[in-house]
Amino acid sequence: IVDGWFREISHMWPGQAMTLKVDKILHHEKSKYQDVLIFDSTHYGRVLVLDNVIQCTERDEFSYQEMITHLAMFAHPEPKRVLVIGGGDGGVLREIVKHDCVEEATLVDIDEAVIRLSKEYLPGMSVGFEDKRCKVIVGDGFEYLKQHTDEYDVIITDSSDPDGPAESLFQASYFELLNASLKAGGIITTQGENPWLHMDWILPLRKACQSIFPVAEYAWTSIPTYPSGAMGFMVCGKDAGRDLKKPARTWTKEEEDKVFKYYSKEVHEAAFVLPKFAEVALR
Ligand SMILES: NCCCN[C@H]1CC[C@H](N)CC1
Repeated sequence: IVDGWFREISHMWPGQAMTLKVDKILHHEKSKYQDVLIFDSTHYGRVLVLDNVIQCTERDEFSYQEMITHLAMFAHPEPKRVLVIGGGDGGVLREIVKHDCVEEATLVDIDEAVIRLSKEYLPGMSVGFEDKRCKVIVGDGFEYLKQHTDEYDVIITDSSDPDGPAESLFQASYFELLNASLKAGGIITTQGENPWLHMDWILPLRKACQSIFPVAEYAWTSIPTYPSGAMGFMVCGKDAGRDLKKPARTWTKEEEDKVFKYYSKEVHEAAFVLPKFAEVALR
């Protein structure tokens, strides 16, 4: 933090950096896995930073948390058992439990500090941990998947970037495990970086998914505080013949108005419409 500004400088987005004006630093510690910083910004609410990378801000987190969750949840006709790898801030769990059909939501995050600090400083997201259908496990998601095959309708990988503890969640072997953990008709979403910055990551990710899943699509959302203001998602299905670009079920506009600030059935379909430079590269 320099002159009261946090600067998200990283080799993962060379020559550019998002900066947020700091009102108050609330917490800073080195966990077993990463540096954890929480501060109140002047215009984006409270901010969670891991290894100098913005994970979520109170003002715009709903875009990412709703889209990474509901692109999968509405593409599935009736998701009952859901797994989150990562997601230690609780925001994705908060979204999952909005679906009455969910019977059990399990979250596996490697860093207890993120869960602990989210409960202490980010109540708007950690509220997700309070639902009685939720089970939280501190552990390595990669290892967890090996022990749980043919078990989940939806698996959401809400991870940080490949540079750090989430590195293993971007390998083809990880997608093999995801596929094995899905039940028939299962669907996954993963954090898919940004077409403006990371085509060299997204292409191999997409190729790996296409070789493992019969259906592998790429969608994206607008989110101001992520690098270059957007975030992509891989959306893959275990069964052929499922058009994941359209919801398998929909709520009324009134129902959507009550619980969403970003997602809608129209936004669901629009998220898969990519600009030419990305669409051509991902063909
Ligand atoms: N639920 C927290 C979101 C974690 N995903 C982020 C995507 C963008 C990255 N640069 C940092 C992590």
